[in-house]
Amino acid sequence: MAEATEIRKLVYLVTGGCGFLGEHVVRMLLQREPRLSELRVFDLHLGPWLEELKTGPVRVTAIQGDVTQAHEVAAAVAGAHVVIHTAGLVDVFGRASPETIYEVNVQGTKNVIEACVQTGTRFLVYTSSMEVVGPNIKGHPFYRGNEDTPYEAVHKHPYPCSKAQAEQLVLEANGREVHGGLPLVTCALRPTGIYGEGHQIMRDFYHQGLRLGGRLFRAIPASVEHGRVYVGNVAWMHVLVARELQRQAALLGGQVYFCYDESPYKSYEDFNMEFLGPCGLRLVETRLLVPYWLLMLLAALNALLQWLLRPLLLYAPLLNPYTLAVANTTFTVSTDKARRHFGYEPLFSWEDSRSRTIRWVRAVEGSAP
Ligand SMILES: NC(=O)c1ccc[n+]([C@@H]2O[C@H](COP(=O)([O-])OP(=O)(O)OC[C@H]3O[C@@H](n4cnc5c(N)ncnc54)[C@H](O)[C@@H]3O)[C@@H](O)[C@H]2O)c1
Ligand SMILES: CC(C)CCC[C@@H](C)[C@H]1CC[C@H]2[C@@H]3[C@H](O)C=C4C[C@@H](O)CC[C@]4(C)[C@H]3CC[C@]12C
Repeated sequence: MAEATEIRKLVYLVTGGCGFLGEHVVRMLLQREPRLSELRVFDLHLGPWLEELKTGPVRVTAIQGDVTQAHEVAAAVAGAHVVIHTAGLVDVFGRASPETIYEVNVQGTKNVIEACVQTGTRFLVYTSSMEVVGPNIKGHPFYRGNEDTPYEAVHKHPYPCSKAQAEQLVLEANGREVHGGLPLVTCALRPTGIYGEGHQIMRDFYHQGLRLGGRLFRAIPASVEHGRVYVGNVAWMHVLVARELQRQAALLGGQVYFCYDESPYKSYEDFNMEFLGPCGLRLVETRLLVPYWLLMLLAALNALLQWLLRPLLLYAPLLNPYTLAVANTTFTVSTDKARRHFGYEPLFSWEDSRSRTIRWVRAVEGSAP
């Protein structure tokens, strides 16, 4: 017992800790970080599930707050040893304005960095995204690329632009002197498309399939490959890199790492069918019926409708020119940098990730869309 209290001395803060990824990071920290004494969960919207975590040996502190408010962030960061900054506005559908996306993703990240500097917090892990690299607006494929693969990263959409700016801020902050005189140590993780329990877009596709009588219609050629990664492995990589950042600051500080695991490379739709298929949906081949030019036209029409209707209502369908371009561009990652630098191995095999996700989709069945 005395040993346990001696070991438990670290305070972690997870921003966005009630989001899809954030919840998995929070739960993973509680399971796999034995040195944790307090876990602060900071989010705009707190989940009721946090209550059940408050009975364990780690003090779980729920903080309702906004990353765009510097004083709220500073108050939450003060006294934390490590910050895992996953909070972000993930919007490629035009639900939020570009200004709001920048405010949350860029200004929010600036606030987190400044809070670390002011309060003396030394270790910062940032959840970036593959989108800081690509796919670019030219639709160039990124095939089995790694962190050093040259790629023309040209963005126009506010989400990837904001993630790229925020990532750069985090990496540039590495080495800055924090309150107390020691250097800040930062790194960024770049997940590809995350899937698993709690994945809203998977839930949307599932309900859409149910509404269409158990069918989904193929829109993208099966030859376009996407890299996807299981949320449990992304969470595990955050826990591990946060730990190793403290042990190997010189090696990990200022570095970026793609998040990867053993999930197979497949088209976005074929990959989703790995879970939706066993839940009773089937993918109907419609390539001859829906040619790509027609999809582009529909996507452009959706964008026009979104703009026209904006004063009256929010029209934000899944299909728009940006999501079509991303869905239609091969982007796959093949790297071992995280393994070499901090001994990362996926915690969940593909079979395990798949069956956990299927179990979750089955539980979603019947729940309201
Ligand atoms: N989902 C993916 O496929 C994916 C892939 C790569 C990277 N990412 C990154 O991972 C992170 C988490 O994404 P997610 O998919 O879990 O999204 P999510 O929307 O489920 O979670 C984001 C969380 O941040 C919180 N948040 C938003 N604005 C906030 C604010 N102003 N102040 C405080 N909290 C705020 C939200 O309430 C939410 O709980 C994001 O930074 C995202 O860019 C996600
Ligand atoms: C043509 C349409 C019918 C299909 C639409 C699918 C589309 C909504 C999907 C395809 C690819 C998805 C993105 C990809 O998995 C990676 C990321 C990175 C992450 O940081 C945020 C989410 C995002 C952009 C996914 C969003 C949904 C996309 C575009």
